[in-house]
Amino acid sequence: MQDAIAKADTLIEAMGWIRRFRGKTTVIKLGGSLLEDTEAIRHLLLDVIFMETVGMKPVIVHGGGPNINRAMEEARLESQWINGRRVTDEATLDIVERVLAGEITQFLTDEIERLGGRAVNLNFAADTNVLTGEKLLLEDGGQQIDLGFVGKVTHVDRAVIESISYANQVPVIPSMCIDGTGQKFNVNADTAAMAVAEALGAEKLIFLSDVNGVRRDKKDPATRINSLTSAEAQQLIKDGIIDAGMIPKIEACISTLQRGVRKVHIIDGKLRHSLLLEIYTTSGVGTELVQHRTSPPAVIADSPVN
Ligand SMILES: Nc1ncnc2c1ncn2[C@@H]1O[C@H](COP(=O)(O)OP(=O)(O)O)[C@@H](O)[C@H]1O
Ligand SMILES: CC(=O)N[C@@H](CCC(=O)OP(=O)(O)O)C(=O)O
Repeated sequence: MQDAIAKADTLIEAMGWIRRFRGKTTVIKLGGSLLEDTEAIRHLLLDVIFMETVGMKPVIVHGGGPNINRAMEEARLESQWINGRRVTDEATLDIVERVLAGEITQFLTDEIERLGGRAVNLNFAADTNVLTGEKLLLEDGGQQIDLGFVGKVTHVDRAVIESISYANQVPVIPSMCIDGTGQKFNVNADTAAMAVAEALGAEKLIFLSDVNGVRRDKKDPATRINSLTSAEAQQLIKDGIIDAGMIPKIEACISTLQRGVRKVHIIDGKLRHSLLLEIYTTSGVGTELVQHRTSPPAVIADSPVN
Protein backbone atom coordinates (compact mmCIF):
# COMPACT_ATOMS: atom_id res chain seq x y z
CA MET A 1 0.00 0.00 0.00
CA GLN A 2 2.83 2.47 0.94
CA ASP A 3 4.30 1.90 -2.53
CA ALA A 4 1.01 2.71 -4.21
CA ILE A 5 0.63 5.88 -2.10
CA ALA A 6 4.18 6.99 -3.03
CA LYS A 7 3.34 6.47 -6.71
CA ALA A 8 0.15 8.55 -6.35
CA ASP A 9 2.22 11.31 -4.62
CA THR A 10 4.59 11.33 -7.61
CA LEU A 11 1.66 11.77 -9.98
CA ILE A 12 0.34 14.71 -7.97
CA GLU A 13 3.82 16.29 -7.88
CA ALA A 14 3.97 16.08 -11.68
CA MET A 15 0.66 17.90 -12.07
CA GLY A 16 2.18 21.41 -12.04
CA TRP A 17 4.64 20.50 -14.78
CA ILE A 18 2.03 18.77 -16.87
CA ARG A 19 -0.26 21.83 -16.65
CA ARG A 20 2.61 24.10 -17.60
CA PHE A 21 3.53 22.18 -20.75
CA ARG A 22 0.09 20.93 -21.80
CA GLY A 23 -0.68 22.02 -25.35
CA LYS A 24 2.90 23.31 -25.88
CA THR A 25 5.15 21.96 -28.62
CA THR A 26 8.51 20.38 -27.85
CA VAL A 27 10.72 19.55 -30.82
CA ILE A 28 13.00 16.61 -30.07
CA LYS A 29 16.06 16.09 -32.26
CA LEU A 30 17.21 12.49 -32.14
CA GLY A 31 20.89 12.17 -33.07
CA GLY A 32 22.08 9.19 -35.05
CA SER A 33 24.58 8.39 -32.29
CA LEU A 34 21.62 7.22 -30.17
CA LEU A 35 19.99 5.03 -32.78
CA GLU A 36 22.69 2.42 -32.21
CA ASP A 37 21.43 1.88 -28.65
CA THR A 38 18.06 0.09 -28.85
CA GLU A 39 17.42 0.21 -25.07
CA ALA A 40 18.05 3.98 -24.97
CA ILE A 41 15.74 4.49 -27.96
CA ARG A 42 12.99 2.39 -26.36
CA HIS A 43 13.11 4.47 -23.16
CA LEU A 44 13.21 7.76 -25.07
CA LEU A 45 10.20 6.79 -27.16
CA LEU A 46 8.33 5.78 -23.99
CA ASP A 47 9.05 9.28 -22.63
CA VAL A 48 7.75 10.76 -25.90
CA ILE A 49 4.56 8.67 -25.64
CA PHE A 50 4.13 9.79 -22.02
CA MET A 51 4.51 13.45 -23.04
CA GLU A 52 1.89 13.02 -25.76
CA THR A 53 -0.46 11.17 -23.40
CA VAL A 54 -0.48 14.03 -20.88
CA GLY A 55 -1.24 16.61 -23.57
CA MET A 56 2.18 17.91 -24.56
CA LYS A 57 2.93 18.08 -28.29
CA PRO A 58 6.21 16.27 -29.01
CA VAL A 59 7.56 16.41 -32.58
CA ILE A 60 10.53 14.22 -33.56
CA VAL A 61 13.17 15.29 -36.10
CA HIS A 62 15.89 12.68 -36.54
CA GLY A 63 19.35 12.28 -38.05
CA GLY A 64 21.30 9.11 -38.66
CA GLY A 65 24.91 10.08 -39.43
CA PRO A 66 26.50 6.81 -38.15
CA ASN A 67 23.89 4.69 -39.99
CA ILE A 68 24.65 6.56 -43.23
CA ASN A 69 28.38 6.08 -42.61
CA ARG A 70 27.85 2.32 -42.31
CA ALA A 71 25.76 2.14 -45.48
CA MET A 72 28.40 4.19 -47.32
CA GLU A 73 31.11 1.76 -46.21
CA GLU A 74 29.02 -1.21 -47.36
CA ALA A 75 28.67 0.46 -50.77
CA ARG A 76 32.45 1.13 -50.74
CA LEU A 77 31.87 4.88 -50.96
CA GLU A 78 33.90 7.38 -49.00
CA SER A 79 32.32 10.27 -47.09
CA GLN A 80 33.79 13.72 -47.39
CA TRP A 81 32.91 16.37 -44.81
CA ILE A 82 33.04 20.15 -45.12
CA ASN A 83 32.03 22.37 -42.17
CA GLY A 84 30.29 19.44 -40.45
CA ARG A 85 28.24 18.59 -43.57
CA ARG A 86 28.50 15.46 -45.72
CA VAL A 87 29.32 16.27 -49.36
CA THR A 88 26.43 14.57 -51.15
CA ASP A 89 26.64 13.35 -54.76
CA GLU A 90 23.87 11.35 -56.45
CA ALA A 91 25.00 7.96 -55.11
CA THR A 92 25.33 9.37 -51.58
CA LEU A 93 21.90 11.01 -51.83
CA ASP A 94 20.33 7.63 -52.70
CA ILE A 95 21.91 6.10 -49.61
CA VAL A 96 20.88 9.04 -47.40
CA GLU A 97 17.29 8.76 -48.61
CA ARG A 98 17.16 4.97 -48.13
CA VAL A 99 18.67 5.13 -44.63
CA LEU A 100 17.09 8.34 -43.26
CA ALA A 101 13.72 8.77 -44.93
CA GLY A 102 13.32 5.02 -45.49
CA GLU A 103 14.63 2.86 -42.70
CA ILE A 104 14.99 5.18 -39.70
CA THR A 105 11.75 7.18 -40.02
CA GLN A 106 9.84 3.92 -40.50
CA PHE A 107 11.63 2.26 -37.57
CA LEU A 108 10.82 5.14 -35.18
CA THR A 109 7.19 5.32 -36.33
CA ASP A 110 6.72 1.54 -35.96
CA GLU A 111 8.45 1.50 -32.59
CA ILE A 112 6.18 4.25 -31.18
CA GLU A 113 3.13 2.27 -32.34
CA ARG A 114 4.55 -0.98 -30.94
CA LEU A 115 5.04 0.71 -27.55
CA GLY A 116 1.42 1.82 -27.51
CA GLY A 117 1.61 5.35 -28.94
CA ARG A 118 0.50 6.75 -32.29
CA ALA A 119 2.89 8.22 -34.82
CA VAL A 120 2.89 9.50 -38.41
CA ASN A 121 5.79 8.95 -40.80
CA LEU A 122 6.46 12.26 -42.59
CA ASN A 123 8.92 11.16 -45.29
CA PHE A 124 8.64 11.54 -49.05
CA ALA A 125 7.56 7.97 -49.73
CA ALA A 126 4.15 8.54 -48.20
CA ASP A 127 3.85 11.80 -50.16
CA THR A 128 3.78 13.64 -46.88
CA ASN A 129 6.93 15.73 -47.04
CA VAL A 130 6.77 18.75 -44.73
CA LEU A 131 10.22 20.26 -45.35
CA THR A 132 10.73 22.40 -48.47
CA GLY A 133 14.18 23.76 -49.18
CA GLU A 134 16.93 24.68 -51.56
CA LYS A 135 20.57 23.91 -52.20
CA LEU A 136 22.83 25.11 -49.40
CA LEU A 137 25.55 27.46 -50.58
CA LEU A 138 28.46 27.85 -48.20
CA GLU A 139 31.05 30.58 -48.53
CA ASP A 140 34.60 30.38 -47.29
CA GLY A 141 36.84 33.41 -47.68
CA GLY A 142 34.79 34.73 -50.63
CA GLN A 143 34.92 31.28 -52.33
CA GLN A 144 31.72 29.30 -52.86
CA ILE A 145 31.87 25.71 -51.64
CA ASP A 146 29.78 23.17 -53.54
CA LEU A 147 28.49 20.42 -51.25
CA GLY A 148 26.38 18.77 -53.96
CA PHE A 149 22.85 17.77 -52.91
CA VAL A 150 23.03 19.35 -49.46
CA GLY A 151 20.08 21.56 -48.67
CA LYS A 152 18.69 24.01 -46.19
CA VAL A 153 15.07 24.19 -45.12
CA THR A 154 13.24 27.30 -46.32
CA HIS A 155 9.65 26.34 -45.51
CA VAL A 156 8.03 24.01 -42.97
CA ASP A 157 4.45 22.82 -43.51
CA ARG A 158 3.26 23.88 -40.10
CA ALA A 159 -0.40 23.06 -40.75
CA VAL A 160 0.28 19.39 -41.49
CA ILE A 161 2.52 18.93 -38.44
CA GLU A 162 0.06 20.69 -36.14
CA SER A 163 -2.92 18.73 -37.42
CA ILE A 164 -1.07 15.50 -36.61
CA SER A 165 -0.17 16.76 -33.13
CA TYR A 166 -3.73 17.85 -32.48
CA ALA A 167 -4.94 14.40 -33.51
CA ASN A 168 -2.81 13.05 -30.61
CA GLN A 169 -0.15 11.55 -32.85
CA VAL A 170 3.60 12.08 -32.91
CA PRO A 171 5.03 13.48 -36.18
CA VAL A 172 8.35 11.81 -37.16
CA ILE A 173 10.42 13.86 -39.64
CA PRO A 174 13.71 12.86 -41.37
CA SER A 175 16.36 15.51 -42.02
CA MET A 176 15.82 15.84 -45.78
CA CYS A 177 14.05 18.46 -47.85
CA ILE A 178 12.72 18.83 -51.36
CA ASP A 179 12.67 21.86 -53.70
CA GLY A 180 10.03 23.15 -56.13
CA THR A 181 11.32 20.91 -58.94
CA GLY A 182 11.14 17.74 -56.83
CA GLN A 183 14.91 17.60 -56.21
CA LYS A 184 15.69 16.04 -52.83
CA PHE A 185 18.46 17.29 -50.52
CA ASN A 186 20.38 15.97 -47.54
CA VAL A 187 20.05 18.34 -44.55
CA ASN A 188 22.11 18.41 -41.35
CA ALA A 189 19.64 17.13 -38.74
CA ASP A 190 20.44 19.81 -36.15
CA THR A 191 19.55 22.57 -38.61
CA ALA A 192 16.42 20.69 -39.76
CA ALA A 193 15.23 20.45 -36.13
CA MET A 194 15.97 24.15 -35.68
CA ALA A 195 13.83 25.04 -38.72
CA VAL A 196 10.93 22.93 -37.44
CA ALA A 197 11.12 24.41 -33.93
CA GLU A 198 11.16 27.95 -35.29
CA ALA A 199 8.26 27.36 -37.68
CA LEU A 200 6.12 25.80 -34.95
CA GLY A 201 7.03 28.46 -32.37
CA ALA A 202 8.02 25.57 -30.11
CA GLU A 203 8.24 26.03 -26.36
CA LYS A 204 11.37 23.87 -26.26
CA LEU A 205 13.91 22.37 -28.62
CA ILE A 206 15.77 19.41 -27.13
CA PHE A 207 18.85 17.90 -28.78
CA LEU A 208 19.31 14.29 -27.68
CA SER A 209 22.92 13.28 -28.16
CA ASP A 210 25.42 10.78 -26.77
CA VAL A 211 27.08 13.29 -24.41
CA ASN A 212 25.70 14.78 -21.19
CA GLY A 213 25.78 18.32 -22.59
CA VAL A 214 28.45 20.87 -23.47
CA ARG A 215 31.64 20.17 -21.53
CA ARG A 216 34.66 22.36 -20.74
CA ASP A 217 36.74 19.28 -21.50
CA LYS A 218 34.87 17.30 -24.12
CA LYS A 219 36.27 14.00 -22.80
CA ASP A 220 35.26 14.63 -19.17
CA PRO A 221 31.53 14.33 -18.28
CA ALA A 222 32.21 15.98 -14.90
CA THR A 223 32.97 19.29 -16.71
CA ARG A 224 29.39 19.68 -18.04
CA ILE A 225 28.22 23.31 -18.25
CA ASN A 226 24.74 23.71 -16.82
CA SER A 227 23.70 26.90 -18.58
CA LEU A 228 25.26 28.88 -21.45
CA THR A 229 24.31 32.20 -23.01
CA SER A 230 24.64 32.66 -26.78
CA ALA A 231 27.69 34.93 -26.25
CA GLU A 232 29.40 32.40 -23.96
CA ALA A 233 28.75 29.60 -26.46
CA GLN A 234 30.23 31.66 -29.30
CA GLN A 235 33.33 32.27 -27.20
CA LEU A 236 33.70 28.52 -26.50
CA ILE A 237 33.60 27.84 -30.25
CA LYS A 238 36.30 30.51 -30.81
CA ASP A 239 38.42 28.97 -28.02
CA GLY A 240 38.13 25.52 -29.63
CA ILE A 241 36.39 24.07 -26.55
CA ILE A 242 33.31 23.31 -28.65
CA ASP A 243 34.25 21.53 -31.88
CA ALA A 244 33.23 18.82 -34.38
CA GLY A 245 29.54 17.77 -34.36
CA MET A 246 28.84 20.12 -31.44
CA ILE A 247 29.45 23.20 -33.63
CA PRO A 248 26.35 22.89 -35.92
CA LYS A 249 24.31 21.98 -32.84
CA ILE A 250 25.37 25.11 -30.95
CA GLU A 251 24.99 27.31 -34.04
CA ALA A 252 21.46 25.92 -34.46
CA CYS A 253 20.73 26.63 -30.77
CA ILE A 254 21.92 30.23 -31.00
CA SER A 255 19.99 30.95 -34.16
CA THR A 256 16.85 29.33 -32.72
CA LEU A 257 16.98 31.46 -29.57
CA GLN A 258 17.29 34.58 -31.71
CA ARG A 259 14.09 33.58 -33.50
CA GLY A 260 11.76 33.07 -30.58
CA VAL A 261 12.06 29.46 -29.33
CA ARG A 262 12.08 29.88 -25.57
CA LYS A 263 14.34 27.09 -24.37
CA VAL A 264 17.00 24.97 -26.00
CA HIS A 265 18.68 22.02 -24.29
CA ILE A 266 21.38 19.54 -25.22
CA ILE A 267 20.97 16.37 -23.19
CA ASP A 268 22.25 12.82 -22.98
CA GLY A 269 19.71 10.52 -24.59
CA LYS A 270 21.44 7.50 -23.03
CA LEU A 271 20.44 8.61 -19.54
CA ARG A 272 17.22 6.78 -18.73
CA HIS A 273 14.18 9.14 -18.81
CA SER A 274 16.40 12.07 -19.76
CA LEU A 275 13.50 13.69 -21.62
CA LEU A 276 11.16 13.59 -18.64
CA LEU A 277 13.95 14.69 -16.28
CA GLU A 278 14.59 17.62 -18.57
CA ILE A 279 10.99 18.71 -18.35
CA TYR A 280 10.33 17.89 -14.70
CA THR A 281 13.42 19.35 -13.04
CA THR A 282 14.45 22.98 -12.76
CA SER A 283 18.07 22.84 -13.84
CA GLY A 284 17.53 19.88 -16.14
CA VAL A 285 20.03 17.20 -16.99
CA GLY A 286 22.17 18.67 -19.77
CA THR A 287 23.19 22.09 -20.99
CA GLU A 288 20.57 24.78 -21.36
CA LEU A 289 21.20 27.57 -23.85
CA VAL A 290 19.66 30.95 -23.17
CA GLN A 291 19.77 34.22 -25.07
CA HIS A 292 20.77 36.25 -21.97
CA ARG A 293 21.11 35.30 -18.34
CA THR A 294 18.36 36.92 -16.29
CA SER A 295 19.19 35.15 -13.01
CA PRO A 296 22.05 33.01 -11.69
CA PRO A 297 22.08 29.39 -12.99
CA ALA A 298 19.42 27.49 -11.05
CA VAL A 299 20.16 24.71 -8.59
CA ILE A 300 18.29 21.43 -9.01
CA ALA A 301 14.84 21.60 -7.43
CA ASP A 302 11.57 19.92 -8.22
CA SER A 303 9.18 22.80 -8.68
CA PRO A 304 7.39 23.92 -11.84
CA VAL A 305 9.41 27.06 -12.55
CA ASN A 306 11.54 25.74 -15.43
N1 LIG B 1 32.68 20.90 -25.74
C1 LIG B 1 32.08 19.76 -26.10
N2 LIG B 1 31.27 19.14 -25.21
C2 LIG B 1 30.64 17.98 -25.53
N3 LIG B 1 30.79 17.35 -26.74
C3 LIG B 1 31.60 17.93 -27.67
C4 LIG B 1 32.25 19.16 -27.39
N4 LIG B 1 32.95 19.50 -28.48
C5 LIG B 1 32.74 18.53 -29.40
N5 LIG B 1 31.93 17.57 -28.94
C6 LIG B 1 31.52 16.38 -29.69
O1 LIG B 1 30.22 16.54 -30.23
C7 LIG B 1 29.59 15.24 -30.31
C8 LIG B 1 28.07 15.37 -30.46
O2 LIG B 1 27.72 15.80 -31.76
P1 LIG B 1 27.32 14.75 -32.93
O3 LIG B 1 28.40 13.76 -33.11
O4 LIG B 1 26.91 15.54 -34.12
O5 LIG B 1 26.10 14.00 -32.24
P2 LIG B 1 24.62 13.59 -32.75
O6 LIG B 1 24.78 12.51 -33.77
O7 LIG B 1 23.99 13.11 -31.50
O8 LIG B 1 23.97 14.81 -33.31
C9 LIG B 1 30.06 14.55 -29.05
O9 LIG B 1 30.01 13.13 -29.16
C10 LIG B 1 31.48 15.10 -28.85
O10 LIG B 1 32.44 14.21 -29.36
C1 LIG C 1 24.29 17.37 -44.82
C2 LIG C 1 24.55 16.37 -43.75
O1 LIG C 1 25.66 16.30 -43.23
N1 LIG C 1 23.55 15.56 -43.40
C3 LIG C 1 23.66 14.56 -42.37
C4 LIG C 1 22.23 14.07 -42.06
C5 LIG C 1 22.14 13.16 -40.87
C6 LIG C 1 22.52 13.85 -39.56
O2 LIG C 1 22.70 15.04 -39.42
O3 LIG C 1 22.59 12.94 -38.53
P1 LIG C 1 23.13 13.18 -37.02
O4 LIG C 1 22.10 13.92 -36.30
O5 LIG C 1 23.29 11.79 -36.52
O6 LIG C 1 24.45 13.93 -37.07
C7 LIG C 1 24.53 13.35 -42.86
O7 LIG C 1 24.61 13.09 -44.05
O8 LIG C 1 25.10 12.69 -41.97
